[in-house]
Amino acid sequence: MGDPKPVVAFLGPKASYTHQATVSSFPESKYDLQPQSSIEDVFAAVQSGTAAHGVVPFENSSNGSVVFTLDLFADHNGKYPEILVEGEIYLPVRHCLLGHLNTDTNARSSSPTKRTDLPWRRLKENDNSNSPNLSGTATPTQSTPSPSKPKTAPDHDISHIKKLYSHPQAWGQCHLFLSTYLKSTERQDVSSTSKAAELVAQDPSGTSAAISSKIAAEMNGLEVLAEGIEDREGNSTRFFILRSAKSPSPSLQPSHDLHAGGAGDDAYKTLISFTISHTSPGALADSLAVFKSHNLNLTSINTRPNIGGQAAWQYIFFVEVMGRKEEGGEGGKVNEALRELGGTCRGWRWLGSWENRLLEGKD
Ligand SMILES: O=C(O)C(=O)C[C@]1(C(=O)O)C=C[C@@H](O)C=C1
Repeated sequence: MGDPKPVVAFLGPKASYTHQATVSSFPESKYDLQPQSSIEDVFAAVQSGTAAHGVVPFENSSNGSVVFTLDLFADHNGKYPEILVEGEIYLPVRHCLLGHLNTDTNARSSSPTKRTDLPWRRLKENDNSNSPNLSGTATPTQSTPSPSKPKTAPDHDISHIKKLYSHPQAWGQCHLFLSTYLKSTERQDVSSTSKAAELVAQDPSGTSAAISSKIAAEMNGLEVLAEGIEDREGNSTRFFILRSAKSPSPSLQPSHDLHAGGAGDDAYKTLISFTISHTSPGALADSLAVFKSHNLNLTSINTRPNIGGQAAWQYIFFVEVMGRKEEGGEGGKVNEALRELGGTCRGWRWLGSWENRLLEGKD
């Protein structure tokens, strides 16, 4: 018998988008993929060493940061001191409305309801402006005279849907569809989109629906009531691969030819968190200026309430810069910037350096 496969913890259950991202980087032939019930459980598994790697969602192209993940990186209670980012995965996210077909004989003409039988489909197909002309359609108001339209309509009757389940990130990605077709329907947050599909599959009333993936529909025996319900084409989510600081660091050799002339500063990314004195004018500007003075390209900044701090209304800042911290602490622009940051901020933490996956395919 060979060595046991390294464990990879991910936000489950199976068929979550995090699972799909995990499979794309950790083939099941080589890794033992273990679903967790929350993002925090993934952090805990990597911190305790029960998993060699963890995969968590970090941000979505249209709906922004996953605040649960940022709060765990903020580590307010000092539970995850060893967690580092060792990689990133970009995954296209195409949401579906999953549920059961409407079995109410008064509400449908034949079983299953055909796409062309639906009144809003007929309207949509005859209407060159692609405008769903239903009550509940994103209604013009004084502040929003031209509300945008969803890019798709339901493929089946959904008048029986009384309750929706999904991960909080998904609501914001499907705002136009939901405000048009399911405007007043009750919503319940759950830990992942695949959990939502599981709950809908178990609902004997048949009147609930989940925003989840097509794979989750197949896995849970659900009907795809509408497909591609995200607001924007190209909707995608970035996931982080986690490791423990106690585990050997990856070689950080680019796995693909990043540049014809060798790897430049944009070949790697680094995540850093820091806190500042909220009473010193310029403390934040001075901290950010450190990156500029070392010619480091700062690509994103996030803040979360510093609930572990001394007072309310104080923040922890997260920045991403292009470049990597060199092992051993000496040399390198990121190492120098971190040393200098110590003089402008209250405290900082290096949260990892990894290969920039956005460059793939741009060689
Ligand atoms: O719920 C899932 O399936 C997840 O993997 C989580 C998550 C997220 O938190 O962003 C991942 C991708 C989508 O953006 C929606 C939800």
